[in-house]
Amino acid sequence: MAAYKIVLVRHGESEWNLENRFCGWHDADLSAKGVQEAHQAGKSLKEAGFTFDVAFTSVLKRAIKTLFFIQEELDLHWIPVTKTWRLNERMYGGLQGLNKSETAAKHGEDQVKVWRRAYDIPPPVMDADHPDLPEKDARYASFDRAVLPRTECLKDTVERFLPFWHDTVVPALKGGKKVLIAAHGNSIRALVKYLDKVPDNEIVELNIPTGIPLVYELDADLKPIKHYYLADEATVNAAINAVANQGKAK
Ligand SMILES: O=C(O)[C@H](O)COP(=O)(O)O
Repeated sequence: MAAYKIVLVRHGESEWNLENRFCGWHDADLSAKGVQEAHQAGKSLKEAGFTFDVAFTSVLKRAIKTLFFIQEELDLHWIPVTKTWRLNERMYGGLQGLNKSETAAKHGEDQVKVWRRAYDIPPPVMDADHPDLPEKDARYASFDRAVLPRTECLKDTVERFLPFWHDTVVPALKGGKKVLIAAHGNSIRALVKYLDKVPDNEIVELNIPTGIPLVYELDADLKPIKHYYLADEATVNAAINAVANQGKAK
C-alpha cells in the first residue's frame, strides 16, 4: 500500500516542440495540440479520480499553462501554486533555438544524443549575445548571477532541482498534501533519476512524453513502489518514440 502518491506531467506540445527546436529556458508557448494535450491530461486525472491540494511548476509558460488547463478540468483553480526556476527545463545552452534534426545532420545523431541525454556532458555554453541569456531576463533579475547557468547537463538539473524537492515538495507530501508537478522533459527526468536511482548510463534511454500524467506511488520513506502513465501503452510508447526521434537527422 502506497503511503504517498505524486503526479508528474510534462507540459503539452510547445510551439518549439512542433518546430523541433531546442527550447530549454526559452519561454515558448503551447501549440494548439499542446493546449489540447493539457486539457486531456486534466480529463484523464479526473476520470482516474485524482484530486490535488497543492501544485508546483516552473517559471516557463508552457508548464504554467499546462498546469492551469489541468486545474480547469479538475475545477481546482484555487489550490496553491508555487512557480520555481528549479523546475525549469534543462538549460540548453548554445543549442537553444537550433533545429534538432538540422543539428543532427550537422554534428551527427550520436553527438545530438549525447547533448540531449548524457547525464554529465553539457551542451555548448550559451554566447553572451544569445537572445535567451538568463541574466537579461526579468524573471531572474533578483538572482545571483553565479546561480544562473549558461548551459546544463542533467546532473546540473538534478542538483538545482533537489533543494526544492527536499525543502518544499517532501514537506508537502509528508504533511498529507496531494501533490501535482507540471514541469518539463528533463526536469522530470531529473526527478525520476533521483527517485528510481537510475544509473547514469541508463538515464540516457529515458524520454518523457508531453502531456501524459505520470503517477509515482511511494512508500513511507518516499521510495518508489511503482509508477505508471495515465494512458494506454500504445499511446505512451508512440509518444515516447516521437520524443526520442526528434534527434534524428531525418
Ligand atoms: O527543451 C527542449 O527542447 C525540450 O523541451 C526537451 O528537449 P529534449 O527532449 O531534446 O531534451
